[in-house]
Amino acid sequence: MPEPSVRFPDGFLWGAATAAYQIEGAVAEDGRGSSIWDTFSHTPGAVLRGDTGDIACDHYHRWREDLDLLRDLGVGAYRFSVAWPRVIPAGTGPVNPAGLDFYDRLVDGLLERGITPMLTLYHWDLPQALQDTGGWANRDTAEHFADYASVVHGRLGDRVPYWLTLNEPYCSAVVGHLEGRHAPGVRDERVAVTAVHHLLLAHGKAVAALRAGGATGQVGITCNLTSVHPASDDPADVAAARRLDLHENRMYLDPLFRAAYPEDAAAHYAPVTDFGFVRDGDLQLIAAPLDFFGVNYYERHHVAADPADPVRGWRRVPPEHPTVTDIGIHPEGLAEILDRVAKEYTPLPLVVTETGLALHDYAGPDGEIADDERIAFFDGHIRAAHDALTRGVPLIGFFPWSFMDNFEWASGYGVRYGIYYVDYPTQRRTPKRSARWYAGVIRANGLE
Ligand SMILES: OC[C@@H]1[C@@H](O)[C@H](O)[C@@H](O)c2nc(CNc3ccccc3)cn21
Repeated sequence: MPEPSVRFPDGFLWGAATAAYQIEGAVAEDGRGSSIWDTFSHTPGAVLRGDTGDIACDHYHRWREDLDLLRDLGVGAYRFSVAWPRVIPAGTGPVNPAGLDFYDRLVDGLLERGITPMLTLYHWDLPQALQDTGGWANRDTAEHFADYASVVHGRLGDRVPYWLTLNEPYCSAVVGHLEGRHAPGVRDERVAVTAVHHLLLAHGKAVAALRAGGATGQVGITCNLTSVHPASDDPADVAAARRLDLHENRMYLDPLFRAAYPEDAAAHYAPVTDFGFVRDGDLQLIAAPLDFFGVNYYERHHVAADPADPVRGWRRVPPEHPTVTDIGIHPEGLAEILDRVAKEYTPLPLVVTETGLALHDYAGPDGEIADDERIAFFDGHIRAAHDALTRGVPLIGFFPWSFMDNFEWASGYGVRYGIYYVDYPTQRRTPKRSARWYAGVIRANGLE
């Protein structure tokens, strides 16, 4: 095999990623409790076409077959999430043994196939019973999350080397509590900023709980970060871009790695909150030392001042060539945010825990799903990741989103991110052209 022109270090972690509510189905099986996404997806008008995760990819029953597909891909690692309501159905209180048993079998199945587990404790599926007592607006939820983390670690900590506390606190807090496009469908900026803090506090408490539980594995968190650029050098556009960077990036990076909210946060959010929800010691807990940091990258924004709200608002300039999810494709943005995190925030090892492209995939007359756009997307983003690596960024892994087509939140099954195609009526999995291409990247440990 010729040496690849873009070669990654030996031991680089090539993975694939999913999340519980998006693939498992079996939402009422073996003692699983309800989550806010069960409630939200069953709310008329909340999800495209009324799609739900009730069945999804039926992974709960097909996990052995799916692990075989991961083995066929040749991935070194698999990023999955544990459904909190499957393990502790009411979010706090009694543990559901059958829920833990499922993940126990899954982890053993990965290890038997030589695949390293990377476990996300929370990928948005908060137990509904906790939402009923305020959810992330209630500080108690942070404590319940730490208790849940201890339970999962107690069962799987001896075999899972990589632990991510949260997937994208921004999405849980802002998309779920300000924009209302995600569960629990709240539209209240004060609640959203409070949720930001309680999610970060939950992360900090969970890190402490994992350490107290003797965690020998690597503990981290995943944030979705965006590259943000002013649409022009007009001071109003530059200021708007800085506000969006605060809102999407620095509200998470600063607490996590500097133990403080950004200096411009108080003024920006002053109309809705005085940050009275922050208590002594919270920020030190949130900034607990980690072992690695996960970066999800999808978007590069060009930002202009919003004439309707020039003081606090911003306007995202639409991309010239929008994808089916109306975002642009900017692999250089991945290198930019990796450089930024490494240079401005932390020397920790970094993992690209998600990046991917939504398409309306279909099989051609020959039966092949020729997702060449997705191949080009990953080629560009892997090259960008390698650029960052050659500049000294301690990148240790890359996980395409997603292993298989799945329930894409408010878009339901309307778009596809997988490198495996899922025919939902039959649940048949078919490797797309990108799966075969990615298997080659893994074998070569790089790109031609
Ligand atoms: O939307 C694609 C994936 C999604 O399937 C994953 O579960 C989630 O971790 C994920 N995060 C982003 C990036 N951030 C985002 C921003 C606004 C709405 C939804 C996602 C994309 N994705």
